[in-house]
Order: sequence, then C-alpha cells, then structure tokens
Amino acid sequence: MGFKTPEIPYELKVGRDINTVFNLHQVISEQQDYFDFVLVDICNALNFRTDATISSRDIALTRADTCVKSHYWSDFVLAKINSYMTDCDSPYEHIRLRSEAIMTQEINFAMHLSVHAVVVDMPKSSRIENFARILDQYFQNVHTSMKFILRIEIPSEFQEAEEQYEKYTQFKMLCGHYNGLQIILQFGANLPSWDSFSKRWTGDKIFGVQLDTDSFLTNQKGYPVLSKAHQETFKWLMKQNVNFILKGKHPSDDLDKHYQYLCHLFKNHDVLDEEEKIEVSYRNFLQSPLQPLADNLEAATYEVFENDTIKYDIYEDSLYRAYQDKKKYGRFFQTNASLANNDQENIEMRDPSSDPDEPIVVMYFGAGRGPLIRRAIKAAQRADVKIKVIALDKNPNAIVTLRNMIIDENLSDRVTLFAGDMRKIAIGDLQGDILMSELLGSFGDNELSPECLNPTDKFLKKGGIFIPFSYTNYVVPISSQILWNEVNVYANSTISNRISISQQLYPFELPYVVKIYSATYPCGDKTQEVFTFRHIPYPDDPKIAHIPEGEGQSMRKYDRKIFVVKEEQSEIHGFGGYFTAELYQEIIYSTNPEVHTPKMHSWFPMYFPVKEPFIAFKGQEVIISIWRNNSQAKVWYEWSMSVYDPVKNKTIYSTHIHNINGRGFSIGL
Ligand SMILES: C[S@@+](CC[C@H](N)C(=O)[O-])C[C@H]1O[C@@H](n2cnc3c(N)ncnc32)[C@H](O)[C@@H]1O
Repeated sequence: MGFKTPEIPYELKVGRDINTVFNLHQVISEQQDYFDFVLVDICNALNFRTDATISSRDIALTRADTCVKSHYWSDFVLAKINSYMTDCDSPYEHIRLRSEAIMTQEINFAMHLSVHAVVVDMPKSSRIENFARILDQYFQNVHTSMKFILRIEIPSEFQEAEEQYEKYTQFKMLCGHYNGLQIILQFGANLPSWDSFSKRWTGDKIFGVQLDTDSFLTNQKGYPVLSKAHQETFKWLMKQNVNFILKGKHPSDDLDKHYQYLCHLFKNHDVLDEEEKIEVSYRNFLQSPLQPLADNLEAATYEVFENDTIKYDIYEDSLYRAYQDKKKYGRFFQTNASLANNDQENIEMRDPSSDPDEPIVVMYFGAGRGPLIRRAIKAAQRADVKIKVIALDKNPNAIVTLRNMIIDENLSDRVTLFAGDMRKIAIGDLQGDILMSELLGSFGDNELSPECLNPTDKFLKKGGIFIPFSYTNYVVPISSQILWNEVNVYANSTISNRISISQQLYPFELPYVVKIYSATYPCGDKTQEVFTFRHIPYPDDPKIAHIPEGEGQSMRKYDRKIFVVKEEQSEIHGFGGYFTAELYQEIIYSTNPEVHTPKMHSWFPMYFPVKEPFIAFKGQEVIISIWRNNSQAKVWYEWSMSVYDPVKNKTIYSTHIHNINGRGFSIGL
C-alpha cells in the first residue's frame, strides 16, 4: 500500500478513522486494500466505567486481542484513547481520578496489544498539567516502542488556532520535549489563514492530518473536491511527507472517491528538480561537520564535492576576470569593481614592472583531487593568457590522484605538485600571483581556512591576491522541534552510527550540518552577519588597508546579534548558520538564504541547538551571542541565546553558554 508515482521520491499514506467498530477483523479486511492504517477506539467510547467498576474483572474491558493477528495490531491499528469521558485536570477529584484510571487502563491495554501508536486528543480545557503528567509517565518508559500521537483540533479562527498551538507548546515543555511525540492536526471545513498555519507547525513532527468527509465540497460531476485553501495546505503538508486520515460520517461510508482525490492532489503537489531529488533524503538529516585539516577526506567525499559544478563555474569566472585584469593592466582589481571598470584610470595605474609574457602563477592550496586545476586552465584558455599552477594538498591519498591526473592529462609542463601542510611547507622561493583555495565549511571558517591561509601570505608576489579574499558568517534564530528532536535522539542513545560516542556526551553542544527543511523563523528569515575573515595583503583600494587581515586579524571572535520576534508566541530551538565568500570583485558564492547561489549544493546550513528550547513573544528580542575561541591544538565555537523584554527593560531568559572550552565539539588544528 501507499500511493507512489515515479516522479516523487516518497509515497502518500492514507489512514481512516472509524468510530464504533464492532468487528475489527472485518473492518481490517475491508479497509486494507486502500488504507495504510485505521484509527479505532481501544475501548468503546461509551463503555462507562465508574470508580467501582473500573477495576472489576467481571466485565470485559473491550474486545480480546485474539480477534486479529498480532501483526495487524502493530502494523495497521492506531488506538484512540477515550477523550469523551476523561478530564484529567478536572477540579472535581472524583472526575480527575476516574479520568486518570480510564486513560491508564486504555494505554496499558494498547501497550499489551503493541499497537502501532496510541492517539490521545488534546483536552478541551485550558488546564493540561495533570494530563501531561499521565502521558509523561509513559514517555519515560523506555521499554515501549509504541508511538504516542497527540491529536490537536485546529479551529478556523486565528486566535483560537494560536491558543491550540500555545497549549501544545506547554504540553511539550511539561513533558521535556519527548522525542517520540508526534501530532495529528485535525481540520474542519474552514482553515486558519495559510500563512499563520504554516509558520506554526512546520518544525513539528506531524504524523498526519485528519479531515472529515463532510469538509469536502462536491464538484459539478458530483465528485468530492477540496477548497482552494485546503488544497494549498494539503499540498504543503504532502511536501512534509505526512500521512492523511479520512473520516466518514458513518463507519460504513464508501471513501474511495475521497481517497482518489487525495491521490490526484499528491500527483500534482510537488515538482522536484534534479537538485531537489538529490537533496530530499538529506532533509533534516544531521551530520557532524567535516574536518579536512585534522582528517584525510575519503574519495567518496571528494566525489560529492566534484558533483557541484556550480561552485567550480564560479571559481572559473573569478579566475577569468582576474586573468583579464592582469593581462590588460598588469595588476588585479580584486575588491573594487568601480576601479576595475574605470578603464582610463586603470591604464594609468598599470603596473609598469609587470611582464605580459610571464605566465600568471596560480597557487592552488588544498587541491583535493584537482577539479580546480582544470578550471584554472580552462579560464586561461578563455582569457588567452599563459598560466602555471602550483598545486598542494596535505592528504597523501589525494596526492595519488593528482599525480595520475598530471600524467594522464599531460599537464607536467603547467602543473607542479607539492605534498604537505600549507601552514608549514617550504617550497623554495616559489611565489604566485593568485592563491586559490576552497577550505570553507558550512559556517564559513569552520574548516579553519583562516588558520591555514594566514601563514601563506609569504607565497604571494607583491600585488598578488587570494581567491576567495573574504568570508562572512550569518546567523538567524530558528524554531524546529524536528531538528531539536534529532539532537535529542543522540542525547538519549548510547550507540549511533552517525556520530562518534565522544561527541554524544554533549550532543547539544555541537553544531550540525543539515539541510534545514522543517523549520520556521520566528524573527523573520533575515540573517545577520557575525564573523568576517579577510585575506587582502595588497589591497587595490587603500581604504581596505585599515581592515585587519591575514596574520594581523584575530582568530578569536565574539559577536552579539539582536533579533525581534515577529510571531505572537514562538518556541526557539537554536539558530541556523550560513556563510558568503567573496572571490573576485562582485563574484561570490553563498549559502545565506537571501542571496543563496542558485543550484549550488556543496554546503548545507549549520544548526546550532540549545539544550532547552525556550519561548519568546512578539516584540521581545532574541539575542544570539557567539564566540570563536582557540588554543594551541584546536578551535571551537561557544554560543548562548537570551530573551530581552523591551517593555520590562529586562533580560527575562538566558540559556547557558554552550560548548564552553570546546567540551562538546572542537576542530583540530
Ligand atoms: C574542502 S576540500 C576541497 C578540495 C578541492 N578543492 C575540491 O573542490 O574538491 C579541502 C582540501 O584542502 C586540504 N587541506 C586542508 N587543510 C590543508 C592544509 N593545511 N594544507 C594542505 N591542504 C589542506 C584537504 O586535504 C582537502 O583536500
């Protein structure tokens, strides 16, 4: 089961919610042709139990487990817990006690059956502490693999929908953001505005969306269809790969046409281009950042880099422009595009000592398996200049590929190879015009580009340039229960094949590389810049000389950025990190969402989690403080987040400083 199309790399799963099931065996055999699962009451909703009868053994609580084979319970049945007779937070003790007993009795029986999941309705009352406590007892029971799903009714009115979200947030906080918790959003015939809705729930673990068949409209041919608002919302939810649940008026209603309609929506909900198809399996998947300086990268990793032709196109364009300037004016105009465009002035500024017959020397430091050697040569052919390449890498395995490349492609007259660490290597008196590198990580400097490049100024001829010559990091607060839960999984597990056990000691104290998909931006998605590193030893614009760069710039940084909350109430789970690199004049590549280089997939963003998610309200300020620190042996980031209330003129919340002294994560020098 599950509806598939060749174009979409995931499937549509649809379940059915049925009230009053008398013969479960029959229901399953009727429904399993279309539906992937059914929601049924674990006990008849009207099975009234008083304090006296609840523990009676004379009356069977519900149908026997033997009515269906056990795999149906675990694969096909989601058990609804009675919400009709329960109010766990009732001020009346006898109602509270009875409610607690009913819920406990039903959940225990569902566990006995090993059903796929239990579905509990969010209480209607505003008090939920005791309700949360009862469920949290189970959440702490590590022995059950059964899922817990909270079903939340989404009212059409914006303010009421907000209140439901706030209640859900409180529930999550009361239960310590339990990892296994998922939600079903239950819609009616009218939806709250699309914008507010998507901002609220994108980052949460939505198991499914439920809709009654009477919320469908009927088209001219008499078929069920959805309103435009529902269609938009459903298409968006299909992209999040959630399940859909239909509920008819009567248990025996035929829902085939409603099912067909969902399949029709699914077929048209998303058109993924080739890049997105590659990226889809990386959505929300956490990876620990690479350390190309401390470790030797593997062949497969280089292959992934080399697949991103966009990045190499950008390098080629930068080199081409740099070669052209060198050819025409005998010098570079790297940072000042207006100077570069002023032909007359440039001719006057021509470097008289530059010999046009001398080849331009490109030093390619951190050459990997050499993709940019080919691009440097190609750009030279385009600009019609002679070049020589000095390629260097410290990874002995990459050197093997580079040696073979020089032989196989007859490059020995143009390419000289060195094996070693650029920070320490001696290469005689060789010097270059351009020092090109690609040492950037998801958070710009996190692969230690500054530490590697600063000592290489000496390899540049006077007037030489670095490509890239500058890189800047950006941050923005994010809300994503899904990403936070992923980190929490590491925190709660002792064995994971994704990151090393030592890193799991402080899983909330390391940043993760991740294709952030299920997240919202409570302060808006505009990022703010934090650290910049520059490599401009011979500035073409004299003003730039005042900005510390190269060996002169500090490797230890601190920045503090203020973001204003735009949503009514938001839960914050950390912040996202991005970067922009400047290569030549206005040529950049960037992962900063505002100016993200189209179709470039070499870098996913970085997610910096906080140990405890926190709430901030509209108008309050969320502050990100971030440090880049170092010792003789390593570099690391530390971070904290706080909330400032401008009305009270007070800081009302602060996280601890994460990763102090690099205890959870550091990058080896
Ligand atoms: C991110 S990879 C990029 C490789 C190549 N430019 C590409 O695009 O496929 C960085 C490369 O720099 C090398 N590297 C890192 N630090 C280095 C250092 N200090 N000295 C020499 N090579 C270094 C690594 O071994 C790795 O091959």
